[in-house]
Amino acid sequence: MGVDPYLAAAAALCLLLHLLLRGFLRRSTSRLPLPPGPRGFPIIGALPLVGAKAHANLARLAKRYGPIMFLRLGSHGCVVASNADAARAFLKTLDAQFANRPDPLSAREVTYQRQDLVMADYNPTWKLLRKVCSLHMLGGKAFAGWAAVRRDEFGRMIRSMHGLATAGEPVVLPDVLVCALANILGMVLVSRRVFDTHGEESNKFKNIVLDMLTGGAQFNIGDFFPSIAWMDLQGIQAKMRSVHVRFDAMLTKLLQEHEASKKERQGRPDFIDKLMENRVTEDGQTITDVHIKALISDLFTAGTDTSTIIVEWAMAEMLRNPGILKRAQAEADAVVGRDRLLEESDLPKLTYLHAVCKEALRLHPSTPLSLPHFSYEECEVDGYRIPGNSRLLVNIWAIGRDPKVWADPLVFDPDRFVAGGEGAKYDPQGNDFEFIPFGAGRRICSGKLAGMVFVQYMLGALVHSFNWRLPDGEEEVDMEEKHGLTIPKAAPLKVFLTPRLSAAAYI
Ligand code: HEM
Repeated sequence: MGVDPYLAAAAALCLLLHLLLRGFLRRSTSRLPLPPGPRGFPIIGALPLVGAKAHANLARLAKRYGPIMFLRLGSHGCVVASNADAARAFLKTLDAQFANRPDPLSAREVTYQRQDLVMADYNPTWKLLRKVCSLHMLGGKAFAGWAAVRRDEFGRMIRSMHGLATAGEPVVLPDVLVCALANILGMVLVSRRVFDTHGEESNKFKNIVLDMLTGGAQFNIGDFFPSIAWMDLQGIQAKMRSVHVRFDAMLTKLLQEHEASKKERQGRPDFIDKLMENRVTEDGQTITDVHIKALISDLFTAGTDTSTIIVEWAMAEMLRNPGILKRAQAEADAVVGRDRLLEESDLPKLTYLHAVCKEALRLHPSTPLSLPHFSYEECEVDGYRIPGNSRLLVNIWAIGRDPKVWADPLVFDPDRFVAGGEGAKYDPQGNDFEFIPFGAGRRICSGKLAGMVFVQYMLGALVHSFNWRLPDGEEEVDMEEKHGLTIPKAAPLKVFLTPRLSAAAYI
């Protein structure tokens, strides 16, 4: 059959127009200037200006160069958004274009060559994993299905803290929180409490997850200078490789045991059972063993540290401001009484607690620079040219401290989120760019619903169940941040507790 000459001519014309238009658009953006930013140094660029305290240093630079800044970090171009309008421009207007992630060498192995959800590019694998997570675990309906696991594990946490309180021993808050959260995730993912059963196996698991959390948060020179990455100057890549090998072996064993114990869970499938049963999706994609391992690894790392950090900071702030603690306790007493533990179903009535949690998310967001985004294509933002292959950092920390939005931004004041306060109209779910602790756009945190409930439930149960005091001799709470991808307190919060409920409530 011959080709219709008119059709061929029309197709050729379309192609020509397309090429001309593309060339024109490219030329028109290439004439635009780059956003302002520090020139930096030869080869290393602005890396020394950014340093370890990156969120704070970038916020300082933004005061000089503006809310959209461009920096060269080693051999990478990086654009930084530091206020609500800039965040909106990238995460709303150019959301799809910047929905990719960079490919840092140090993360390749632990993410199974980016076949995971957190570090995957915006591609069919990412869509698939995001969808199954929402359907079987993190979406509203699925999340409601594991309320009993949360109740059981947070109850255990309070009882174990009660044991320490009555023995007069201190509690290292982030340790107990991470344990409870990891066990909840273990139960939901593979029907196993993975952290504090004191067995050798559990300790191994705990150490590996903690190594992943600390290793993943480190600054790796090789990620900024791919040509010398092979030297692995700080040994971070080797460390992450070793963590990966240990974690992978453990996951392989965990999944084998999970398969062998399938019959015991009949009628009560966990997340992994559901993925195994639905490996081939409607559009013909397949969920592989590697996807499953990568997802488990993602969920343990993204789902434990983040909520823990918020609760730890909220508690630290309340120890400095006893009036806020007392008000949250009085609210909990009025709603719950003193004869039982606080439950998840109480949360909608605890409006002041909700305001305290939002204030902690504003002032101490767990991932101050969110996770890095990436665009392969060149584009235009606000009259500036953003070159192709640029990273995007959104300074959530600076946005939460913008004095144009927040009155006395450095003061911890939950009342700003109570009716009449300047924050009352802002919701953290990604629509209000003045307050985006979970990010925004297509890459917004998949666990934002879970994160919000974890934070409110843990903090509510803690303030309701105990009175809090610092160890003798410590007058002030140390508010120093530890720097990395996440910002926990530099000195983990260590406290002494006194029970405040009737004895029966702790049984
Ligand atoms: C208060 C707690 C939490 C905070 C503040 C938080 C914050 C964030 C932020 C800022 C991002 C990056 C968004 C972006 O790239 O623009 C993110 C991503 C993510 N978070 Fe969370 N998170 C929390 C809890 C959780 C929980 C409980 C889970 C799961 C159990 C979770 C799973 C994830 C995943 C899978 C991603 C990657 C999403 C993607 O790349 O598409 N997070 N989170």
